Parts: sequence; C-alpha cells; structure tokens
Amino acid sequence: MRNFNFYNPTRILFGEGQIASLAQHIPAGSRVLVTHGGGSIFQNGVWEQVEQALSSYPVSRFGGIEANPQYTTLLRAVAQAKADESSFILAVGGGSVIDGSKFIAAACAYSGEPFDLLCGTRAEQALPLGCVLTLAATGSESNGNGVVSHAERQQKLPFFSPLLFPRFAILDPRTTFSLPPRQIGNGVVDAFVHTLEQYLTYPSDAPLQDRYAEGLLLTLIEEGPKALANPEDYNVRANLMWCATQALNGLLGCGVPQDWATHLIGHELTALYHLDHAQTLAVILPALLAERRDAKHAKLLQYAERVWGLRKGSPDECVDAAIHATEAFFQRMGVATRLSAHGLDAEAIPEVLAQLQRHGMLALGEHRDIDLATSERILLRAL
Ligand SMILES: NC(=O)c1ccc[n+]([C@@H]2O[C@H](COP(=O)([O-])OP(=O)(O)OC[C@H]3O[C@@H](n4cnc5c(N)ncnc54)[C@H](O)[C@@H]3O)[C@@H](O)[C@H]2O)c1
Repeated sequence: MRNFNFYNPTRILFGEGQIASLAQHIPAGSRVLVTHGGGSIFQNGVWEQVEQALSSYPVSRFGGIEANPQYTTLLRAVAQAKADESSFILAVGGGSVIDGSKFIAAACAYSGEPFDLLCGTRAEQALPLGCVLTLAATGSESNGNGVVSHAERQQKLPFFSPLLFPRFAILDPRTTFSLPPRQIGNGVVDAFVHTLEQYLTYPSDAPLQDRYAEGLLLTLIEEGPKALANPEDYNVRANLMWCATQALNGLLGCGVPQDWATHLIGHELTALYHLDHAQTLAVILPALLAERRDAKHAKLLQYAERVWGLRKGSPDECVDAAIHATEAFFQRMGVATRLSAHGLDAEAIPEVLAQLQRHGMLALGEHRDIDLATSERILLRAL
C-alpha cells in the first residue's frame, strides 16, 4: 500500500428530515446566499424546507446554475454575493450546483482574476460553504473538487482546494425522488465509474481498499436498477446516496494507484458535444477497459470474479465477460455506451484528440502511458 494523506472535514447529516437542522450548522449572523439550478427545488418541496429552516437568517438566492456550470453564470453569482455581502454559501442541488458554488466561494474571496482559480491557482481563502444534495452521483458534497465549464473556450476546467470541502452536507434521500430516469441512471454510472477509476488499475497490496470498492460496486449493481423501477423506495435511494458520496470522498483512493483517464477524455466530449458527464463515462470506460486489458489484466480478473461472479472459462474469456457485463449494466441503467448513440461518428474524433493535446492530456492513466494514439484507439472502440 502507498503512503497517503487523508483529510475530509465535511460533516454528513444523513436521512429524512435533516434539512430542518440547517440552522444548527450555519454560524448565527451569517448572510446566506442559497445557490440552485433550474428550479426543481421549487417543485419537489426542497426549497420550502430550506426557506423554513433558514428563517432566522438574511437569505438571498441565486438560481439558474446549469448542468456543467458555466463560468459566466458563476461570475454573475459572485457579483451578487459581493453586492449582498454574503458570508455563507448554501448550495442546494446536484454536482453542478455544488461545484459552481465552490467556485463562487473561492472567487468571492480572491482579489485577482477569477479565471486564475481554474488555471492552477489554488484558493487560499474562501467563503464557508454547505450543501443540500439533491442528486446522488458526483461526491462533490464531500470533497474539495470542482469542475467549471467555459463555453467559449470549449473547456471543462477542474480545480481543487482543501478550503472547498463543504462544512456540512445534508443527504436526505427523499430529495432525490423527483429525479427523472436519465439522472438516476447518470448518478449510478457516475458513482460506479468513480469507484472503478480508483480500483481497476493494478494490484497494490491494499486488500481493504479493494473490498471497499467491490462493496460499493456490488451495492450499485444491486440497488441501481431498483431506483429506476421504484423511484420512491426510500431505502434504495438512501443506499445509492451513501454509495455515491463514498465513491469520491477521498477514502477509497487512499494508498492505491488511480486511473482517471476515462474522466479526462470524457470531459472533452462534454466540452465539445455537450454529453452529460455520466454519458461520457459510459461510452469511454468499456472501450478503455478493452484497450487496456493487458495493463489492467490482474485487476480485471479480480473484478470479473468478485464483482460479476465470473469464474468459468479462460482468464481472457472472464475479462471479456466482465467488460461486457459492465457495458450491459450501464445500458440497463438507461445510459448508452456508444458514441453513435449520441449521433457521433469517426469524424468527431480528431477534434477530441486536438482538445486533449491543447489541454496537455498526453500521458493519462495509472501508468501515465495513455498517449494521443491510445486515446484515439479508445475513441475508435467507443464508436
Ligand atoms: N466535484 C466532483 O468531485 C465531481 C465529480 C464528478 C462530476 N462532477 C461534475 O458534476 C457535474 C454533474 O453533476 P450531477 O451529475 O450531480 O448532475 P447535475 O448537478 O448537472 O444535475 C443534472 C440535472 O438534474 C437536475 N436535478 C438535480 N437534482 C434534481 C432533483 N432532485 N429532481 C429533479 N431534477 C434534479 C438538475 O437541475 C440538472 O438539470 C458535471 O459538471 C461533472 O463534471 C464533479
């Protein structure tokens, strides 16, 4: 096992009714800016609960943070937060609202050009941030990462600061009942691929991390389809929500090699062709596993046996069957696994490669050996 430095200060408030406890976790006297997306919180009762819980604070609201939050939208929120002298940001939504709110929190406390924060300048100050999660997927509710899109530059820009871990995250599974099937599928696929990015690499003598990852994968496989079939099953939603948080709160990746090539190639597909984040993962991951089957052979075999129960046949047959089972699972969650399903053909690939080159993505994966030629082969397999 490798050395690691694990830090996660986010308080998790899990379960039905927890929104009512908001006032216990936001410092008295704070001027709260509530950030949200397109308006689902007004239809599913979440806003009512938040408004009631915050009745003792001065509250302002910034809505309209879109999926794959846009830099220009977030700058407007920063201007509002400054004008309102906000001292606490409460993000109410999915990964996009939370990521966007992390940027707002950092940019409000930054005296330079806000874009610097997306180009490697790490936030050294930030407004405190909390969140009410409404979509189980990204883990953003309990990590210090964010991704902001810049439409004009066709870029998705990741950033990180330990100051951007939410102070608390309210995880009430009932808030997810109103998700449309597309977002249920996306959420399960996202959490599944986050887990695989930290598991399906090469053996590193970390059996606890392996079994932790396998536990998350098995739970997602069991519970994911149930959420599609019965969207208001509280326990199913609760288990999925807790899986998604743990898939990217930092603990799973401790002491093990990590891949993340699927995400980095996927980001370019979103920036160029506007696929949902998880749609890109479902397309790239099976193709990447097929392309990298030799480098990942030992862990693919372990994955085949322990996660999919595949023991019959030659090792190669088991690996093939595991990749096939992964793809079939994504499809069962309603998420397509081919570029062609999104109307993209081979003509789309050169621009993805050009973007990877522009962004310096020339040595990806756990061995840093996925060069542009390998990325091209992965994309061709994904057609
Ligand atoms: N910070 C991280 O660690 C991390 C990790 C992975 C992905 N991301 C980023 O997060 C973003 C994706 O976030 P996401 O998958 O959570 O989706 P999202 O936040 O983009 O939301 C998707 C859609 O679902 C709607 N929605 C959210 N909650 C709802 C509810 N309860 N009922 C009805 N509709 C609801 C939103 O309004 C939006 O239209 C991408 O930009 C991705 O790159 C961040």
